[in-house]
Amino acid sequence: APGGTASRPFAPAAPSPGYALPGPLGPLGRPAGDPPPPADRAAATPAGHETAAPGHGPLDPVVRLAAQRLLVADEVAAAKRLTGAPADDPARDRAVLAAGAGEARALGADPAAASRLLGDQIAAATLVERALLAGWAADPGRAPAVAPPLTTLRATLDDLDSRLVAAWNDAADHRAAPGCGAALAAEVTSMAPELGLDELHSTALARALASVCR
Ligand SMILES: C=C(O[C@@H]1C=C(C(=O)O)C=C[C@H]1O)C(=O)O
Repeated sequence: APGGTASRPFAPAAPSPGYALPGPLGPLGRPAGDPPPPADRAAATPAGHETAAPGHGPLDPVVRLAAQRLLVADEVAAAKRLTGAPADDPARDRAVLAAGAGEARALGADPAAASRLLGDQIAAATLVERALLAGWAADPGRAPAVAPPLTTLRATLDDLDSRLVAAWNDAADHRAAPGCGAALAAEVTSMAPELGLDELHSTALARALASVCR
């Protein structure tokens, strides 16, 4: 995995070789047949005003938005499978990093740190995309037959990114606190069952959060 997660306190313990691939995807990238997501899972909230769900701590919005981004990556992979586009798109990467830096600047936050945060989201998303695309190539019967257009999915990612940078900035004090790593680990542990994250997505979520604590 790019960057590695082994030294992080919230990295999943001893990932097995290879990732468990989910089955055919439902509308939100969930295996078909799974129960529908909680109604509030993808609820839109205004940028910059994420609030922690009951029972969750101040890093909850950061972890939740990073996880939601990874669920969109399932649909990105499906769209790319249908068009033959590769997982990696360096031009789009640059646009995402520049947008994140711009959002941070507008908030008076460190643009370079925001770019690291977004770079980690990209690394995590491509981890998911590559694993899904490889699984579907090996077993085409499991590949999704439909996906939203990539432009639509990128607009969703843009929205999540601006909310993520705002939530990350709101949590600046908590990100600098000594207990940050443990708090982040606790959020990941509670988020995985809540959002139905499998091993691949839990591993990717840990990768996405690599630079959050400072
Ligand atoms: C999500 C995509 O796939 C990859 C991941 C990206 C991201 O996480 O923002 C951006 C470009 C690609 O390298 C995409 O192409 O939009």
